Amino acid sequence: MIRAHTVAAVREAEAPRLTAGEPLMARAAFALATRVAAELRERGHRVSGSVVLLLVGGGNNGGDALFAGTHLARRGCQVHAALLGERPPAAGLAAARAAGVRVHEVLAAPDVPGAVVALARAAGVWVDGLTGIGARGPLRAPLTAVVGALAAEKAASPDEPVVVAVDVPSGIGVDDGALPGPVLPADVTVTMGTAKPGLLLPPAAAVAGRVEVVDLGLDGDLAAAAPAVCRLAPADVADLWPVPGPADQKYTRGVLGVVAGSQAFPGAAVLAVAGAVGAGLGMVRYRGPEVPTGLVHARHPEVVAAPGRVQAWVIGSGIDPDDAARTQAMEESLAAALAARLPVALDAGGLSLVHDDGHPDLPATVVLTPHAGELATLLTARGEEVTRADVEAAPARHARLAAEITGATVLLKGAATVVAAPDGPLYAQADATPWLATAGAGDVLAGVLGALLAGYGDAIAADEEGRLTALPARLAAAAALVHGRAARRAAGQGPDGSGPGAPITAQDVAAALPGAVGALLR
Ligand SMILES: NC(=O)C1=CN([C@@H]2O[C@H](COP(=O)(O)OP(=O)(O)OC[C@H]3O[C@@H](n4cnc5c(N)ncnc54)[C@H](O)[C@@H]3O)[C@@H](O)[C@H]2O)[C@@H](O)CC1
Ligand SMILES: Nc1ncnc2c1ncn2[C@@H]1O[C@H](COP(=O)(O)OP(=O)(O)O)[C@@H](O)[C@H]1O
Ligand SMILES: [K+]
Repeated sequence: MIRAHTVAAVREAEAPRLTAGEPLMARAAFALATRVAAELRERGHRVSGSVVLLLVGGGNNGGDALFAGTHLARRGCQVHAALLGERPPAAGLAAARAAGVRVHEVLAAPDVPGAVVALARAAGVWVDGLTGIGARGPLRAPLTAVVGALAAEKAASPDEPVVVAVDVPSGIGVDDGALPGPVLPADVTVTMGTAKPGLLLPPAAAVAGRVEVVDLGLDGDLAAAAPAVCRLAPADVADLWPVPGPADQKYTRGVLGVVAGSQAFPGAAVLAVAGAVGAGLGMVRYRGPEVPTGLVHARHPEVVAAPGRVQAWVIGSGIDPDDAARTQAMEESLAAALAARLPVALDAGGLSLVHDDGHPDLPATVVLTPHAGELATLLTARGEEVTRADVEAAPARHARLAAEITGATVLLKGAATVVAAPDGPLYAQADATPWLATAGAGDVLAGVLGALLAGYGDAIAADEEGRLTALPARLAAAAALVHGRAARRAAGQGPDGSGPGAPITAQDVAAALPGAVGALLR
């Protein structure tokens, strides 16, 4: 699992070590130089003779860059430093000069962005040391124009140069993942001590590239500070996955009640069920009208259409809230779930059940699964005027707000999926592929989540002391990981999303689920 800590937590962890004179910057800079050298080698370049440009701001982030440049110069790189802060870090500058780094006072140039771009065009690596955790708000002039010009250069030739961000890509919202102004998208971010929330949260996570965490020896101090954002890795999901044992039978593995699909949208029923059975569980009980029931049975003859005991529910995929009969079925199932303390995935039309305060204080065992547009509608219905664009600009903040207002856990779908509970860390999963942006993919996710919730349903229902309140958020993040990985598999991409892939349907994603789960457990 990757854990990200806020700027305040990092500062608190660093403070006693800096007072004690621990050479944190030296460690950071050495690791940064090592990473730059590795990037050069991985791209088939010799380290010696390569041209590296350091973009140096006025704080310690620029200091990291300068000391790393010192190491690289000693290893034979031709290192240039563009000084872009009013007061460049003195110790780093002296060390860099002594090691033969060529220093450019570009702020004195008549055309600052032009002067930096001229240096950048000659370099194979750009090291972004403009701002780190000391940044406040969007980048200010002249950095705005410099970064804008460099970003345009990089966009024109994405393979060369390699952009390595120091700690964070300068200009992102370090704690909230916002993109308040221009940034230079990185290929790799070398982050110090621990990941930062903005490296995991959308939209900023998309400009961080691969994130490499440098061990500064802060782990012990940070272990006491709760992470602000987590990202599950496949091994974490394998640990959580309900793997049946010899003593299991279908009822102990978990039975999922599915109230999805309608005469108007019968396909959603098939897809939600396909997600659940593909993820693996004891049994699905389907509750719906004739047309979707027939379709579900045609695809999944094992599904039981009779009422009976369940351990979790999926409610709402493919249901129009104006369909009175289906809305009544949704209400009845939600009420039954709440009375029995069973977990619920509330999807699509099911979200309308919480548009008013008919259920004023949901438990965190109810997981809402909106996309950005649905979350905007939900929040607006609950008195917070927001648009889809507002949600997309700050997904984590809006997911958390919805969790606080409703009491539920909120899984917000998108290119990266964010999960927020009223308390506890956020989760940010980026395991999917843009090929997954296709109709019905969300119904499959609801089914996957339902299967996981059913596996833990009895434990959650029996949890009187509230020891498992953090579990639904973790299970939701796990569902997003498996769903995303199944999509990559279906699209013919590598587990890390490598390769161009190919078009997929929601059914393809469901069909790839057993293989994706199996690969995790291996
Ligand atoms: N504190 C430590 O001991 C360590 C810090 N390290 C590095 O130090 C960094 C933090 O250093 P600092 O606290 O000096 O802060 P930064 O270097 O992140 O930023 C401060 C500088 O950026 C300028 N600045 C702030 N907001 C700006 C904006 N919106 N537009 C333009 N300029 C802006 C400030 O005027 C100042 O010159 C970390 O990100 C990391 O890279 C590492 O060396 C590890 C150890
Ligand atoms: N650009 C993207 N990259 C990766 N995954 C995406 C992207 N866009 C959407 N997704 C994922 O695709 C799924 C779409 O679900 P949803 O919007 O509910 O569609 P539907 O309602 O048609 O089922 C979600 O899991 C979402 O996270
Ligand atoms: K930076």
